[in-house]
Amino acid sequence: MTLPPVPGTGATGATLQARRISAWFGDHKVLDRVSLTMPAGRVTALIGPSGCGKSTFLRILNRMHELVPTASLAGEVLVDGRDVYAAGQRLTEARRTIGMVFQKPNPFPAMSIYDNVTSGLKLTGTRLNGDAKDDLVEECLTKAGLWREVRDRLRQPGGALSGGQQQRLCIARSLAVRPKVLLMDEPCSALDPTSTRRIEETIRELAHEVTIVIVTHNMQQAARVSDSCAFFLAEQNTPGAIVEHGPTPAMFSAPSDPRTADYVEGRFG
Ligand SMILES: Nc1ncnc2c1ncn2[C@@H]1O[C@H](COP(=O)(O)OP(=O)(O)OP(=O)(O)O)[C@@H](O)[C@H]1O
Repeated sequence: MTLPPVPGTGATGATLQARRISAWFGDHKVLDRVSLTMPAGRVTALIGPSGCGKSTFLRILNRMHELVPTASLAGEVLVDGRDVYAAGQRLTEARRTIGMVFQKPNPFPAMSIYDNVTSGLKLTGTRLNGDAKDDLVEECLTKAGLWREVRDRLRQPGGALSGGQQQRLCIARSLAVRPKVLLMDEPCSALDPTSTRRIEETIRELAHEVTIVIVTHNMQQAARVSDSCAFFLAEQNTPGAIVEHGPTPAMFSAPSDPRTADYVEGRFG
């Protein structure tokens, strides 16, 4: 499926392609030949019942799966055509290009808001002088929708913010290393409805410049924030696979597979 470019936005970000991804923990196969294209400058939602492999798939996209000692995988992940698992591709480069925001906000609690935002720069070997750093902090906090709330207390600890603010701080921290793709694993599940709305607005705003892939159990959220959806299912102890994917409105109003209809209408999962 090829979506047209987002009109008038100068959308950037990279196209992410997963090709025939299979995954195992030990000898337990949890994903079977999953292929999915996540178009540049768009939001793709991964939906499906618990345990069907959505988080595993997401973690494979930026090479976090390999952190689990028993984990293995097959297949390819291409960012604008380049395989992040190719020999010679550096792990740090994959993680810089493909950032991740987790379910539970995880800022460095004792570190200042300012230093939280710039904390990834060292890892990427980026050196900035004071003014450039200040500009970057303002830019990233603005994009994450947090600047106005924290501009007067940048030296206070990140841990002093509310949960929703901490999550937006984590988004700002991810943006500071200029990723092309941002992966989000249930980023609102620990947040109240107001903070959830705020993060959803941020996701829509960011989609103009980074490609976003979000795992969510909240069907209303998938409908609100995503351009396209992929429905994962692991039936009767078989590995997870994609049943159907396509533009979000069609997935919700006229899915082609009855299992998708049952899931999005809340009949199981
Ligand atoms: N670290 C691990 N070690 C062993 N098995 C794992 C590990 N992480 C996940 N699994 C297994 O892999 C399968 C897929 O899990 P995964 O977390 O990817 O599913 P999910 O769809 O994201 O679930 P949820 O929606 O509940 O987060 C499950 O059977 C799970 O038990």
